[in-house]
Amino acid sequence: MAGHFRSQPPTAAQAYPDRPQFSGFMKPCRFEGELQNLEVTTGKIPLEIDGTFYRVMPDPQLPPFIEDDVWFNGDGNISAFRIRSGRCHFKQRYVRTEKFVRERQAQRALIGRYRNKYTDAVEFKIRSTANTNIVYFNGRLLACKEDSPPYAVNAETLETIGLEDFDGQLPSLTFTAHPKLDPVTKEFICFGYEAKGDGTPDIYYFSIGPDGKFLESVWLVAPVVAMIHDFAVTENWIIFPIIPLTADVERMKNGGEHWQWTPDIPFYIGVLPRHGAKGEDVKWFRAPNAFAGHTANAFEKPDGSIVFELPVSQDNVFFWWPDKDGKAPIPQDIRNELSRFTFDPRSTDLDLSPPELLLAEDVEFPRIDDRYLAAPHSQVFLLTMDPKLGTDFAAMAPVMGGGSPPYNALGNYDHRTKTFRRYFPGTMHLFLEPVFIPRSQDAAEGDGWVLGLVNNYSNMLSELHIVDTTDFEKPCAIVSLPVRLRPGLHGNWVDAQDLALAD
Ligand SMILES: C=Cc1ccc(O)c(OC)c1
Ligand SMILES: [Fe+2]
Repeated sequence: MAGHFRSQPPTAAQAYPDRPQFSGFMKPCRFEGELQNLEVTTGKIPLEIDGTFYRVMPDPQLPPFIEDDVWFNGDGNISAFRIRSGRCHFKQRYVRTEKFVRERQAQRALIGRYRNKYTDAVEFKIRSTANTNIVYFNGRLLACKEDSPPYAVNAETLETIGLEDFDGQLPSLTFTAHPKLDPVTKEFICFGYEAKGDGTPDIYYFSIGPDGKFLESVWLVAPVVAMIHDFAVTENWIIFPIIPLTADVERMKNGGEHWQWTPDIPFYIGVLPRHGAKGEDVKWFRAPNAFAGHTANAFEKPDGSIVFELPVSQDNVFFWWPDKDGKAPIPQDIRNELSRFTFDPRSTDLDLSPPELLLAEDVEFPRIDDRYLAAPHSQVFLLTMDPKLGTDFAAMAPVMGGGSPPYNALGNYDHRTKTFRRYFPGTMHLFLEPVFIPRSQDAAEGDGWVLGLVNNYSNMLSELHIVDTTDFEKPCAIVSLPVRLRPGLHGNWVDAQDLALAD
């Protein structure tokens, strides 16, 4: 029952709280519209690039009534950068979620705390903010938030089509923000966790064929009710890493947080056969407690063992959800390192050693050449933070805001040569999640361009930086926007040949 702690919003605020997550570059953007022919201020956009970069940011359209509302609770606002013939055109539009539509009508926030329906001012059917990832599948964009099914969005106009239930085939209440498209089988591989509602340990794993029909469909049970933000896929296995942030419905009913950092449980890694599995087939391996959110990739070695690659932190990366004693790390102290678990999925010994460290850098948002998903990859593109690169943090501090982790360069690690390259965009610039664009369909792995949004803290505007992977240390083109885009989470490149757009 919603409403135990139903908050009565007072006269709605018309300004955002004076908090880091609503200040400086983190001040909500809230702009919707269209800009043709963005300025190309450095270099030239390669003529071969033809497609659209989609990204989404949490961007609260109205001030929350939860005073210290977390950054992750803002309304999903989608940006689309259409690149063609050396030019870049821009569109931005909010997803019309139930929350967005009802709050716009009421002209005030109605939703309460992040993933806590007991704090809402009204009862919602769907609480999604659609703010975490924007993924293209079968001619539509899916705007994802892991607490709900996705919203379908028109890839050309960014108009919201509606809640996506895959023609009534989706039995789960939730859907991950990190579904994967198998480049070989073209299967869309998905899951939902807390899939029977808040506080339930149920996971639903499924895959969808290119014809839209569900193929795999498995219900399984997690050993703890905790966050499963991303996952990984190999040819024969599905891998579920459980972040040790646990949920407790009683705490939620008392008006508290959905999540609490739990340092005394293992970092569970679930392994389920990818094809024809039953729920009981899942094995929960246990690694030492750690925070591992985003995966780079996974694949099988010839001997059948699984290689699972991802950034791993010893600390709670989501510092705004402390442990039971209220303890949380200082944001600047949090460090993620690119790591690899290698283990035998058929083993009966479920205890895993700490992972192998690959790169002594502080990294996040790993991306591979998506043509190598589930296969042995050698190229990883990611964001890095190294204060020694010369970022002018003193000058940026007054306008930084808080919440979104700062990364000051784009990196490329080559597993084959064990070499690391870096592109540093400038002393007043921070990088957001990159995407990789292959030079052509049959280009070698990692040959092409890496594109990402860069926020410029000297003019408080956003830019798109494009780097050619054959000349990684400098920009191939910089596209400058006349607006400031708030830091967001995820985006994807959709090539024109896959995109059914009217031109
Ligand atoms: C980066 C992770 C992440 C995890 C859960 C979320 O709800 C989210 O919202 C923007 C982001
Ligand atoms: Fe994510």
